[in-house]
Amino acid sequence: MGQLGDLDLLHAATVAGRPVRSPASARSRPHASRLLRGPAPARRFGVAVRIVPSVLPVDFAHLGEAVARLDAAGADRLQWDAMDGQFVPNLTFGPDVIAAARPHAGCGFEAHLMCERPEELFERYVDAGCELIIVHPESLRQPHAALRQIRELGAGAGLALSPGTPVAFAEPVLDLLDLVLVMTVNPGFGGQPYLVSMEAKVARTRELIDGSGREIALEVDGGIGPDTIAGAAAAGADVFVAGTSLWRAASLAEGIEDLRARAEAARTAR
Ligand SMILES: O=C(CO)[C@H](O)[C@H](O)COP(=O)(O)O
Repeated sequence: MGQLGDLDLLHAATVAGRPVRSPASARSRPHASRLLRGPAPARRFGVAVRIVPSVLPVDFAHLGEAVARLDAAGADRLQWDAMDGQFVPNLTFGPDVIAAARPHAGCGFEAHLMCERPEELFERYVDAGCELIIVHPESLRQPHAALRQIRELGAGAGLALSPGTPVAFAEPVLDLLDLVLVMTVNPGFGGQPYLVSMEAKVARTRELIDGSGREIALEVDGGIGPDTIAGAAAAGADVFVAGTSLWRAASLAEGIEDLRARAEAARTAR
């Protein structure tokens, strides 16, 4: 089932020229060894297309069953939207909830932290089973230190750009990033309409990443579905978070495969 794939790279790689983690420290976090498993997928355009269901729309009364279904349906990894009711006006998953769900899925987990003072929570989300931690620059007092902290915990580091946040926020920390997330809705709630105006920003982020010479994944999140994924893929995204739309598909597996096919086709054309 789904592998973290792209993020395998960071564990073979370095942070600014030095190893980010030893295999021993990976073993001390059993979930983190998922990053090391399996071959890297074929890459036609740098980072392979990844479909990452958001856990946000599932029935929380049956969380374990829901994440198992998403995993079995072909999710490349799952996204946990961690909201604290402060950074965004909604309240969702703490690390204990994610840890309880962890044994129910074999694919990777990413945490999208929409929280104030997220630095205090990184270790708890990594220990809960999240191999990738995504943070918003507005929430960080010292972005370099925070991103380094994530990588020293053995996780991948991602930076999320809200619709009003300029791409320039990613530039000074590119050497510490495994992923840039361009939000295609304002963070806080699922089921919002896709902001097509963000495609120009995705394209600018793609240029920035390509110019860096580093293999950094470019993720989009918010309103991604059959009608919108091609535009995001054509603009340069390679990782697609989908929540609401997947639960409208004939089946989760068909929904994931349909999104993957549409993204692949749009990338081939670009
Ligand atoms: O980050 C999020 C909200 O802050 C969600 O992941 C995102 O909105 C996905 O939801 P949907 O696919 O239902 O639009």
